[in-house]
Amino acid sequence: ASQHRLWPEIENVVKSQVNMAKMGIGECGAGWQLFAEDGEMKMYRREEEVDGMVCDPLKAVHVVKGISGHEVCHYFFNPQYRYDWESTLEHMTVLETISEDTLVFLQTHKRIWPASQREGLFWSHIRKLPNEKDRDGPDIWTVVNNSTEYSEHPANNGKCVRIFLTVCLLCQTTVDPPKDGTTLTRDNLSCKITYCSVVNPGGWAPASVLRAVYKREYPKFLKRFTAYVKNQTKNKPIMF
Ligand SMILES: CCCCCc1ccc(-c2ccc(S(=O)(=O)CCO)cc2)cc1/C=C\c1ccccn1
Repeated sequence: ASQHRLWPEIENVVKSQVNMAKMGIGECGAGWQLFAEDGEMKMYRREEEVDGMVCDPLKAVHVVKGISGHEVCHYFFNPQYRYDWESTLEHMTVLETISEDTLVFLQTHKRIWPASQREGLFWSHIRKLPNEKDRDGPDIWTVVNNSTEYSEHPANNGKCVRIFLTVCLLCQTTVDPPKDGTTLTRDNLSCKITYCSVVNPGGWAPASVLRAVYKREYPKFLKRFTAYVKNQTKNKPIMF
């Protein structure tokens, strides 16, 4: 994959997105407002407009017990699970398999009244990163999704408005070994999930509609996805 035309962009975007995701909310600059909270999950957004369109950056942090970062990224990256957890997905195809860790997706999301239907075309890359804080600790895992152009699928030539997105899912696993030295179980496992996204809706949509969609859909999305991973992994050996 290192010779693919997208490789330089993938390298750059992954590095910058991972660095941003690692920063705490306080270090990410001013203006972040907590807009949703549910147990361990906290969701922040910053109100930003580009050419009059809402492009609010979003950052969610969540801690989920009983799953590993590799498992979270595995179920997020692999297309065969997506219809199970992505409730707003209408259609998804893999346009290109650049390598086993890099795919190009074309997906349409269900229309949300009164806006027109949206579609996204993006590369998706999964990567394991060394744990800088604790060399012997579990690795960090990440999936980065970033919009890209495809000559065979020009934007806005059909009924759907093409959105532009950058998404980073960064997962840090914590193992709390059992005191009595018995074998590790999922009870000794937890995963800190950071989900960052910037979505440009493409065509104009009322700011009030967009912010209402995000406020309703993002908490649902992260809760549904993490519950799905817990359910899929509960009776399986841990994937580190
Ligand atoms: C008027 C509505 C405009 C917004 C439509 C929209 C844009 C983007 C996206 C979206 C959300 C998550 C990703 S991902 O994390 O990369 C995973 C792969 O699917 C990619 C795209 C969705 C949706 C539509 C609804 C919506 C909005 C948030 C959360 C969930 N659904």
